[in-house]
Amino acid sequence: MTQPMTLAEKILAAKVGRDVVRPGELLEVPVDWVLAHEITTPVAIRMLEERDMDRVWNPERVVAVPDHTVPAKDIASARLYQRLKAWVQKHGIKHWYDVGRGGIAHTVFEASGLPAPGEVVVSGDSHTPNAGALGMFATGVGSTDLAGAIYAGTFWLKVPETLRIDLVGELQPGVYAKDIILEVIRRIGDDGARSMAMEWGGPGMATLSMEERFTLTNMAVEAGGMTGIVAADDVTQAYLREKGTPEERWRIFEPDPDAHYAERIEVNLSELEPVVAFPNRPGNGHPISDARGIRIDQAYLGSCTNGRISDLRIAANILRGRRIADHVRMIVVPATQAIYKQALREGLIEVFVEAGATVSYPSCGACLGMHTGVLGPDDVCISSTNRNFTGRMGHPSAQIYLASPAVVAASAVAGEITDPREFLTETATQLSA
Ligand SMILES: CC(C)[C@H](C(=O)O)[C@@H](O)C(=O)O
Ligand code: SF4
Repeated sequence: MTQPMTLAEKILAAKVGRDVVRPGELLEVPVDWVLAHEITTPVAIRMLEERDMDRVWNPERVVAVPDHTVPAKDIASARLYQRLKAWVQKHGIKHWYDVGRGGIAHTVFEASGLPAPGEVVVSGDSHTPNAGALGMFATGVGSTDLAGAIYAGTFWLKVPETLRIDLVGELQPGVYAKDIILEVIRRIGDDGARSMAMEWGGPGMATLSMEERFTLTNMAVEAGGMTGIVAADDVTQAYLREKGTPEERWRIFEPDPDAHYAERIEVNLSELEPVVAFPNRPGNGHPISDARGIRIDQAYLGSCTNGRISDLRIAANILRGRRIADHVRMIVVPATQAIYKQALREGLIEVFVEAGATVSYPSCGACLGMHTGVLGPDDVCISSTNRNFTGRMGHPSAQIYLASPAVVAASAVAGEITDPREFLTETATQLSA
């Protein structure tokens, strides 16, 4: 009999060929994927070059997606892009998603058909846990560990403790996955899951789509977590089939019922209300009623947290036939080119444009204040992104409120932070679609 393990422990044990691993143990873990973008990967590449170690352990297992400032916004970003691309060409990196064919690395990766349950992915990006929703171990690493993973196909990891989050009930119309994660971070605090795996489950999980689950695991780092993870179930398997992930690669693990958790919390989805994270911490969540009437200058819809097709649909259902308030600028950034194309086919882009929004090209956009909607002094922004730290999206005096795409769209129309449930009329069923 092996000892009971959490989901993260099971995946890691299988990866290192052991029966059991325990929190706190240091392991050299083989990776299945390295996800590379143009900000941190060039740093790792330079480290390897300087040591005469410029090799890639497996060019078929690197997914390279320039995303933060593409198309280049200045000469410095053009150089970063060039360095990534030159490396991709030199080493014959197989999965290269160039500008116009990619988008945000995490979102491209999740839908690429490449990752499978039971696998391990690392990237020099803190939102790598996004892919954990597929039942894999996904974590962000620093440039040195990234260099090591590129060179050797392994990285050193301290097995994390696990925080278990049980979902019960079902989301009510106008309430979304973003509200769940903002509520969890509000409850446990901005470092409430420090260095832990956040394992999501419970009977409510079956009611959430894959896109909703990615929103949950995406923001693990906003609670200090090392990763977020969801056991692969029927919803996951249907998604993997749709994306064409070869079934022989799936390794589906479940946490043991008597696994040891550092902490366990429950969220009742049926009782959840829209949550808004006030400046300047993702954990500064408030019920939307507290935010009512806060006048906004910008409404931003995009990012690896909430720039998916379902997010665009939710926003478009609110904006259809309406105009955004005169004093507001709304910026919509589909997370990937595939999402952009789908949104075009569905007529969503037309809805945004008719409503008076600007639709921008797939990229990280204004999420980290580098381009496509940088905030000026004292600007107030309602945003579907994941971080509202001082200066995150531009000027340090700008105020960022984090919320669901529905809140972003409803607020853009009203000109102030607004409960999307006020827009729930005859389109109630569409809103929750
Ligand atoms: C630039 C990158 C390293 C950074 C991260 O690691 O998360 C960015 O994506 C962010 O969201 O702040
Ligand atoms: S969209 Fe934002 S959070 Fe996601 S990777 Fe890009 S900058 Fe980071």
